Amino acid sequence: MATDEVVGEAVVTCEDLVKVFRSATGETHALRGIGLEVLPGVLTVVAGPSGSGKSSLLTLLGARDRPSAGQLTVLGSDVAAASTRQLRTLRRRRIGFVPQRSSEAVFPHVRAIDQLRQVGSWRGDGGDPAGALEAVGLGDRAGHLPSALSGGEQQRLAVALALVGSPQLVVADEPTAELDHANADKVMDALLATAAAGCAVVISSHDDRITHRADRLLRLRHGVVSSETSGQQATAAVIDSTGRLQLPPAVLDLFPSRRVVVETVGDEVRLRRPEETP
Ligand SMILES: Nc1ncnc2c1ncn2[C@@H]1O[C@H](COP(=O)(O)OP(=O)(O)OP(=O)(O)O)[C@@H](O)[C@H]1O
Repeated sequence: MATDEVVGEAVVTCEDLVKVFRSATGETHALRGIGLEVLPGVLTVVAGPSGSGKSSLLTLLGARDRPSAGQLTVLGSDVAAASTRQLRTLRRRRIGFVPQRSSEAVFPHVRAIDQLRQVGSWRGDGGDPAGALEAVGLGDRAGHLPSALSGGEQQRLAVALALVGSPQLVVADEPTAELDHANADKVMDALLATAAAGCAVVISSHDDRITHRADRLLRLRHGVVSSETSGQQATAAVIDSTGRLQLPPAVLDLFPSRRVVVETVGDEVRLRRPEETP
């Protein structure tokens, strides 16, 4: 899609979204205050180093987990307040989700085409199961059980299951991780076509070949969105609701004392190292 086009109301909104995992060994603050909107007709890629919070964020956006704090609204439902049954219905009818371990998304004892028919029927009109398989290059695997598919083929089946039956939101955690270039391109084509048809699509990826095809690219670092790039616009650093800004690593290196003087000069804001006191 062209990002300059007018897009509709946000499908997901989050404000000050926090996710803390607690275990016997302590707490991990996976997400530390995320604010964003996910728009229909747009393919958003979430990138960032390992452990930056991508899977934690996508799991929340797909209404598969509840936030520890903050506001999360997915397709009109407040995820913190909704009942388990409401969230299950929301996911089944309106959200396509590809988990990081994509084999978890496929039904092990059901032929590929039959699982697509089943999931399509949950979403309403049944969609086009054969077309969904074709779109990910599995047209000749319709009668196969998942056990007869390779890891990459199972990943493509998981993508087809997420796309079939016109969901309003598709969330896919590294959906090309197990694919070669040609098949990764095919899966990206299918995801972009789904976004162009009006769906909100959010995927995570480490892969530059994927990130450069995004309509919108969000970079996560240490559990916050550090920068955002949309269409032809220059990459913008993101200031969160408390006024925090993450400097890019190369700029951060200019401030070894981790102290900075912020000056406003006309329209410009300048950062400089504090003067050494003798
Ligand atoms: N269920 C969990 N219990 C405890 N800690 C968790 C859990 N899930 C994630 N974490 C921690 O939260 C942080 C963010 O993890 P997350 O999986 O969201 O990162 P990621 O960016 O998706 O990483 P990767 O690219 O390696 O998949 C990490 O420090 C991780 O160890």
